[in-house]
Amino acid sequence: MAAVNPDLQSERDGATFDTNKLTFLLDGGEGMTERRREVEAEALADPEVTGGPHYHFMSRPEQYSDAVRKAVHYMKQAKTGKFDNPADAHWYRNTLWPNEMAPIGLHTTMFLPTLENNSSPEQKEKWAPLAKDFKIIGTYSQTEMGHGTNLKALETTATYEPELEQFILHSPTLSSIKWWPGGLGKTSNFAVVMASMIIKGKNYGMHPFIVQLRSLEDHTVITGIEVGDIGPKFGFNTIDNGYLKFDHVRIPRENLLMKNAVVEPDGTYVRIAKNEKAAYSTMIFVRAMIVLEVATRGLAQACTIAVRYSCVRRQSELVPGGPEPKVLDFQTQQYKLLPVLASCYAYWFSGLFIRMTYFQINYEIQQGNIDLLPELHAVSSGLKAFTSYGSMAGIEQCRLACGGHGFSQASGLPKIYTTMTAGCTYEGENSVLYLQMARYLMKSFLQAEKGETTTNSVAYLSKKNLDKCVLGATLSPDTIIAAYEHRAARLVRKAGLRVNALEAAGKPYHEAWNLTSVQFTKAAEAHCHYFVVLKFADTLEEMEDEAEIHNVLLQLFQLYACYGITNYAADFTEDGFMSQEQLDMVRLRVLDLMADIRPNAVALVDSFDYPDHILGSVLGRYDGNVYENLYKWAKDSPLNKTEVHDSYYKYLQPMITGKSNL
Ligand SMILES: CCCCCCCC/C=C\CCCC(=O)SCCNC(=O)CCNC(=O)[C@H](O)C(C)(C)COP(=O)(O)OP(=O)(O)OC[C@H]1O[C@@H](n2cnc3c(N)ncnc32)[C@H](O)[C@@H]1OP(=O)(O)O
Ligand SMILES: Cc1cc2nc3c(=O)[nH]c(=O)nc-3n(C[C@H](O)[C@H](O)[C@H](O)COP(=O)(O)OP(=O)(O)OC[C@H]3O[C@@H](n4cnc5c(N)ncnc54)[C@H](O)[C@@H]3O)c2cc1C
Repeated sequence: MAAVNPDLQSERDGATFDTNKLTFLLDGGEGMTERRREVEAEALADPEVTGGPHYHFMSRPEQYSDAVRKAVHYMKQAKTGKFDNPADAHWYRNTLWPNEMAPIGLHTTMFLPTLENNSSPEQKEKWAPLAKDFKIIGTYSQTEMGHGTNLKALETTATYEPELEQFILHSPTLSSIKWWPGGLGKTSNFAVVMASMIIKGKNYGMHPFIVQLRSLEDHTVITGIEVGDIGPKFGFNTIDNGYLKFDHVRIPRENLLMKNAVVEPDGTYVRIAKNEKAAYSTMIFVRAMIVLEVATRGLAQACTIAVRYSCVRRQSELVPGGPEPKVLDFQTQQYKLLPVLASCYAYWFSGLFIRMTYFQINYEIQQGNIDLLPELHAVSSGLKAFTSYGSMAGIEQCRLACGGHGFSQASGLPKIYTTMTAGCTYEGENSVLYLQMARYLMKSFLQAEKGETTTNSVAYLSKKNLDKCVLGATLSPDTIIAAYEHRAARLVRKAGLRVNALEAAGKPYHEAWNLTSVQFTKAAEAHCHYFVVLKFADTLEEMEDEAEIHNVLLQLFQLYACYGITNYAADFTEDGFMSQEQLDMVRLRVLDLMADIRPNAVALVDSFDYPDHILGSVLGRYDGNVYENLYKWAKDSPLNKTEVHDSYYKYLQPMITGKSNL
């Protein structure tokens, strides 16, 4: 292994805490870190994982094909039973496809979970083992060309024919063609298809059906089905997001996944689920997972790259006539990166929280207790939107902080960005999800107005909030939380009162709602901001006797909170809650906190513990040997394979010399 760049080594030597211990906290315990490292080490030692062609030097068809090669490798490994622990499988996949979507990604994240959570016991027994053993490969096919958000408007029909006990799947219009599902175009041979179920002329709405798309013998497409890839995208180019069109395709009645609703042979429809949105359950699962697994991890990688690079990049002068400093020593560079790093930690703790909460509440739901479903839906929707947007903006900030080299694929940042930014759209477009949370906030506001107690994430709405901010220079977590509570409560209340006022002025509710929806998305964002601050504070409170780590996390918490206040200053001050003096103090504390955190910046990103292979970045290498490896990267570029490129003979030579050697 090459010697570590002394500029990076000096950062590590100067850290005030043990990075390993912080890694344990982030992973959820020392045992989890050890196991993750074992799985990653095994994967990294395998040439099928780390070998293969260079990602950035392949065409899109080559990228897809290589991703399928890796998928086969993964499936062979999985079939041995070595990934029976889902976390192991997850770590292995992250190492195999760093910041790429696997062609079988939807199989594991949505197809299998939908089979498991939406099937009757008999169906589960039939289909889940086939999917787990990769005897069938599936995707989740819901979105259509004309509708992704408005699920009630999906046009694909599943019409029941009692005589043959079959459903007939059909795509009646151009806009009804399924569009976007991952792995649909070329990889999957099965899909869970969401279609409007019609029995005796009555539309029962969206239901899940398991449908075979391709032959299990030779992968040819089943008669009546047209399926293909939708073409190159902004990112996600290793996965074949696809289109799917049905022409009166017949499937047996038993292919309706019947946990939540049953269709009897004679066509009698029996709803079983207590909540009519039961068919939306897989979306809640994925939204809850996106917070940590997509938004936070993407941002953590970008921070790792930009912070390390900012300590090996030297430029300009700090002291007149002095040596060129590390660019991270410029205050403006710290302002670009350290608040982003603080937000990454904040998202991380919210991500751990919502992941745990999802499993707890989902367990209750499976037992028939759906009381907490609205809370889970609202919080998972809001956090997905809040963190994916924050992460997208943060990754771009990291790229900008790397100057010119940030623009090169060698930095790894464009790939991280394009993969992550899709998370602002898929699984519910962010504004749409904020508005789902806003519905919950509106209901909670009305409850609070009636004097009822609101609970869980919205408990603060029925509490008496402080009229005056008590935030002082010590920045105690309680005073920070109170400030964020006040802001969220005020914005929710203001939006809620406006809906009421518009209604009182004669507007119908839907119009009053639309006229207030910008205010409400801001209120939902403020609510999420408060919630993320709260979860960060809870983590600090629950931490056990690691004083050095507590100190640095407290600084990050304070930076995250103060930076948020300065960015949304009007929200905190316009009603006289926070004074100008307090705001000025907060602004200065941001600068002080950056200076406090600066010596630990590299240790804080090292604690994310990303192997170089996953980062995929010349700038963010652990050893900091950036320049020699940038030079090597350029030399490996396919355009440099020959001294004179073919295009010279084809185009330039005839123009320059008037003759052609072709
Ligand atoms: C290990 C994991 C790693 C994770 C990484 C994964 C990476 C994967 C990469 C890509 C995958 C991408 C997959 C997809 O994108 S799949 C498609 C996803 N599509 C969507 O998300 C669609 C978004 N639209 C909706 O969800 C809905 O249409 C809607 C916007 C919520 C509105 O629905 P609808 O019109 O039916 O609703 P109504 O207005 O009639 O009613 C709203 C009431 O229903 C409640 N509601 C809504 N959704 C849910 C739900 N999921 N669960 C429970 N309740 C729900 C809502 O609260 C309203 O209730 P109220 O009481 O207020 O009336
Ligand atoms: C990379 C990627 C992978 C995907 N994978 C899958 C998959 O595997 N399976 C699958 O089924 N789908 C998949 N999708 C589809 C995805 O779920 C949808 O694109 C997403 O839910 C957004 O829906 P839409 O495209 O209809 O956006 P639209 O709803 O058309 O959004 C366009 C604009 O309209 C606004 N808008 C729409 N409705 C409202 C409203 N009610 N109120 C206010 N504003 C509104 C939105 O905020 C947005 O600004 C994928 C998409 C992408 C980009």
